[in-house]
Amino acid sequence: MSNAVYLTEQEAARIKTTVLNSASKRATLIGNARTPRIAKDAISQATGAALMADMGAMSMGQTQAPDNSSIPALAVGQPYPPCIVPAHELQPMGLADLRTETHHRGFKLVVKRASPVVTGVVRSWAMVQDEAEETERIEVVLHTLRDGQDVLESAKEFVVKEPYFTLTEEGEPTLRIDHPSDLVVVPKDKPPAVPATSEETEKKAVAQKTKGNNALGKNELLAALGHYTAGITLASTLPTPDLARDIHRNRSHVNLLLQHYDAALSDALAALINPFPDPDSDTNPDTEQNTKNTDSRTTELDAKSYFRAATAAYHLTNYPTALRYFQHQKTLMPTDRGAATNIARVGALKAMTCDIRDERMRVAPVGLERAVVDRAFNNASLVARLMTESFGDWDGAEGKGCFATDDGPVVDVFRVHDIIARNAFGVAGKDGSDAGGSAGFWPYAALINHSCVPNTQREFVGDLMVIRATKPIAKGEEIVHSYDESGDYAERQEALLTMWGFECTCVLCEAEKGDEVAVREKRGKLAREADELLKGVAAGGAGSNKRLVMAKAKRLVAALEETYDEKRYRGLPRLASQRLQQLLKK
Ligand SMILES: C[S@@+](CC[C@H](N)C(=O)[O-])C[C@H]1O[C@@H](n2cnc3c(N)ncnc32)[C@H](O)[C@@H]1O
Repeated sequence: MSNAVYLTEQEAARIKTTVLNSASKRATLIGNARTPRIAKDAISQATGAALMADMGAMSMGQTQAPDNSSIPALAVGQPYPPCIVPAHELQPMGLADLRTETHHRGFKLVVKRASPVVTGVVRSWAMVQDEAEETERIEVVLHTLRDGQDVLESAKEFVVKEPYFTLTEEGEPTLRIDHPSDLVVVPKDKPPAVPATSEETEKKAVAQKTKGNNALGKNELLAALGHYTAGITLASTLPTPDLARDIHRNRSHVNLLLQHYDAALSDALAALINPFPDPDSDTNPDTEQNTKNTDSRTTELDAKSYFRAATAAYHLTNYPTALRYFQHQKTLMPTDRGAATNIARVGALKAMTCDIRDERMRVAPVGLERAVVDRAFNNASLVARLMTESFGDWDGAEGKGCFATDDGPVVDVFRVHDIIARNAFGVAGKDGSDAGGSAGFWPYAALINHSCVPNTQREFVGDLMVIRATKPIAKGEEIVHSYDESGDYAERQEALLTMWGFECTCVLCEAEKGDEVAVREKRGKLAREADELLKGVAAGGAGSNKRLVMAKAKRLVAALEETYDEKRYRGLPRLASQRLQQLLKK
């Protein structure tokens, strides 16, 4: 993972002090009564702050952190589990009953937004009121967007499940939402009433389909989704299934665009006119029996549905099913190559985090955390796999095996944070360069441990990580790759400990541990010189005089070679000179 954000020691110390002081202050306030707010003042404070935030965003021309100089800071490491009780089983409470620094387990608040929303890079907040017109601040941390819209802005009314009432880092009382499933949005629209006659129903369903198509044309995805859903509700009551299938096919496309892959898959399958047998069954789908009796229009429509089903399955990392659906599409339309699947682009947003557990500062790929939480929250089938198959330090508390309630999927964001912290990789180029600071999470590759003497290396093709063997691997031998390729022993150990939480004890590290301090220092100095040279070559600057560069590389390799004890390093790689050796081979 790239870690290329630099803070001065004073800045880091200031963030750490604020985070730790704020945590200990909160601990002293547990159970204290809430101080009521004056509604008018609270609302005008939020209105002013929203105006300032909008003006700030406008003057920067964006709403995200523009560069590393304004990297946001986040406190992490005080995990608590999401609510796993459906809203209808929770007891109602009022804002007046809130206690400070308390999770109100077993209770819910029903609130209406009473102010504009103040949107920031990693949090947004607003004032809300309950039925008794009590006013309080509500803050959504990090996972502020739902379907691309700020969740607090997307509606007027919300249910806060098991409210957590705490203080902001600045010491202001607030309701705090970390887990998206703890904030239920009360929908504005009611399902359409089904008219008495089929003719009328069909007319209304067609009208919804047309409205959906128009909204889609204007890229208003949520509006399109709403119209198609209303259309399907109506069309599914008709005696013939054709119209409902058409709208399912269209809604599948919208769901793909919204990254609602579970829904896109079930829509695509519901749209099939001649469904093949289940892809996981033993029946051969590509038999004559399955392809006969289809006119060309039907074949074309089903090919489209299979393409959509395959794309959704691909994004759900269900690769064998995706392959079968792509094959069905090809059987139906042999000449249609379809469109390439979209390459997932993950936000490169990073935040400086201070982890209260070990008091360490780290740069966290919070854009990736957001994307993973979003994908799981929108695709229930992914949650259990994500939570049970990936390793993270916080593995949840009571109820950690609950991944959905009647209100929808439950995603524990603290578990996701820790999973990403231990399993994310930067998308690096072949020369080790950081490709725009983006990071990704590959669930299968995440099962592979580190070794400084690896038998594979990572490569990237679009959004695919390819693990390529670099030497013969015997059956039963562990597949390993290198998380950090730094040639400097101390630097590598520091990176492995900070980013992945372990001390490497592989054969190479054991050999390097045996080096005298002076030798390590000398090698470290030479390795830094090598890094500078390679950076210059990558940037094209130093490359202008190839003969000089090569001569310097040769000299450095020879000097580095002298720092390795031949006997102890027999058969082991010389990491500090490895990349220079590659340069010399070119
Ligand atoms: C990407 S995961 C690797 C798979 C993980 N071991 C699992 O069981 O899912 C990274 C984590 O595995 C552990 N790990 C990986 N390589 C290791 C090594 N060489 N020595 C000790 N722990 C290692 C560390 O806890 C690290 O944070």
